[in-house]
Amino acid sequence: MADQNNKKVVKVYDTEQDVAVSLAKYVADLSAKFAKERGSFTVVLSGGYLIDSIRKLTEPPYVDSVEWSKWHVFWVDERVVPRNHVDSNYKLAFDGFLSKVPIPAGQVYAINDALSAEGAAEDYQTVLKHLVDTGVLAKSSVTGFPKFDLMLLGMGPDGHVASLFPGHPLLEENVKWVTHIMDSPKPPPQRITFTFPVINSSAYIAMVVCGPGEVDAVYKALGKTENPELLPVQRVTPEEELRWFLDKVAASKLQE
Ligand SMILES: O=C1O[C@H](COP(=O)(O)O)[C@@H](O)[C@H](O)[C@H]1O
Repeated sequence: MADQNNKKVVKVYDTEQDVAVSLAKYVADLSAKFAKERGSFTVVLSGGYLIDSIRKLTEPPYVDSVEWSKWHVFWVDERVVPRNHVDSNYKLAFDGFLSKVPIPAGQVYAINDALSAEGAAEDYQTVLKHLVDTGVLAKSSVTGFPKFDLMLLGMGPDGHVASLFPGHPLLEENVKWVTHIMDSPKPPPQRITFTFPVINSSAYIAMVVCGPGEVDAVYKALGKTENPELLPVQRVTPEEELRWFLDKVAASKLQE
């Protein structure tokens, strides 16, 4: 399924393994494109099972062929916990991905875990502004917000993306690049998150959803239903392409 008007592509694969194979090729192709065009590739990671979904990048042929030295890695959201805490999105990414590929340590932009939620959000925004000023990170000519090359996002069963939850006032934040939340409905409660203007200024977004947990949310987001209120995931509209990677289980209600 492809929708040229809002640049949305929905791909449904037989198995989660097929999703992982296709996602690895998608990421590797974009890495090659941006490394050639811009000399760097800015990639934003999520928490959740997204990290497991990119496992094929840590295996041949990609582990040897991707230009890892061009990668600059960020997080769309982080929990306000120490980096070695079981709830840390950095730890999840380090254990499952970053420790297995040769990305230069100085190009991995973890959130400062010594600060309060508010301080960490401000600090991360300052880091991003510096990277825009130095040209590592592009700037959207449309919105003026930073333009990441690729965001790899997951979605929760309630349709949340990053730490932007249904009905929460942060959904309307349109000035800050990075903000904080003290009352996340999903624990832990204190987090920092990119705002929608930043998410939607990115060039490409891969939305990866597999398994039974999000069947209803996938149906609400992509099925022929009229929702009185948009799910957070339905507000995701990057500048070039939003590509959904679903397995048959996650897409099961769409195919009824
Ligand atoms: O809390 C979070 O949840 C979302 C979705 O997680 P998943 O386990 O359903 O994939 C995740 O994308 C986000 O980064 C994380 O902090």
